[in-house]
Amino acid sequence: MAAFKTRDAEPLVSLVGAGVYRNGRWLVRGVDFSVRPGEIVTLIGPNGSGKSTSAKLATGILRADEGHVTRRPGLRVGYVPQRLAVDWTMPLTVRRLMTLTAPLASDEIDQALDAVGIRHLAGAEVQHLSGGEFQRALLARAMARKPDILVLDEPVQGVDFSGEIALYDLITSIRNATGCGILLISHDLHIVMAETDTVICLNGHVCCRGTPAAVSSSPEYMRLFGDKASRTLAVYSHDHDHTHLPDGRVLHGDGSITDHCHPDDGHHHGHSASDHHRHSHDHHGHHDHDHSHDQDHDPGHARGNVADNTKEHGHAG
Ligand SMILES: Nc1ncnc2c1ncn2[C@@H]1O[C@H](COP(=O)(O)OP(=O)(O)OP(=O)(O)O)[C@@H](O)[C@H]1O
Repeated sequence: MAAFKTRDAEPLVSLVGAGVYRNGRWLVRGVDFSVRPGEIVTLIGPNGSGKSTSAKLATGILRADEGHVTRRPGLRVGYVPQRLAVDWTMPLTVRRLMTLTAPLASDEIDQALDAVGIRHLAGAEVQHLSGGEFQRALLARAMARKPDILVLDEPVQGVDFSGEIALYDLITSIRNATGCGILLISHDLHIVMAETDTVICLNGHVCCRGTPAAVSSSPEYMRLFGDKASRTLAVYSHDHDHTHLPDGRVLHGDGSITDHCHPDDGHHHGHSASDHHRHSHDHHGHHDHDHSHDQDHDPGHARGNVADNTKEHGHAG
């Protein structure tokens, strides 16, 4: 994995005391954070706590009514929104989706789809994609513009658990290969990807911040989410050096893609094409909160690697 000296780098984007005021109320206020090249910053917080609003401040979609937002001059932003305003009754191929908002050369489209492992789906109808394939298509669309910062609003929505891991792996590989900064909105209050450098916990303001470990033990986090829910912030932590893409090829930790695993890859046992190897999931403590999500998670997804940490989720199908 590439090493990133994110701390010394100039921020790509910084929010300082930023607030958004609409219809007589502050949607968020006093939001401070920055994202540096190669840094992964994850926003968590309850529904309506201002995660999307803060991300939109960072991208410039929304302007701050107080405070400041600074972006590096010429900053290229890749944004994967939570929702896409698409007329789903109209046929739309993946290739066409890639050029909906801006033109792209055919080889740029192919390259981007290749990088996320869905080149074979270029001619497929978007409506027919699985949740994970759709998120990959959106990721490809954002990456095709070679952004300095990638802003992902709930990138694992509609994706089952193994798909979540695969997507987080892909996001990490993109960061490793390109060195771009990543601002991620987590769909889950209590699980963040292990590679996260900084967690920002929002509740209309910044409730607490720090490494995943620091946030999970902060009194503010516990106060916000209550005793039961806040025993700890679980972390997707898995040590592996390659991921199997949906089309069967293998994405390596250095960003390269091959048709097969390398002989010295981190596994030497039989596996299905969707396996992810040498994952030593390291979810700390219990994770028995009972909040509901509106994502379509597989209720059985917690079995296996992280069984103890994701049980009792109240995913509302
Ligand atoms: N354009 C707008 N005008 C008025 N209110 C808005 C606007 N956009 C968002 N809000 C409100 O601001 C608050 C924060 O919304 P935001 O989408 O940022 O929250 P979130 O943390 O991303 O929520 P979720 O987890 O549900 O996606 C919510 O109460 C929402 O209803």
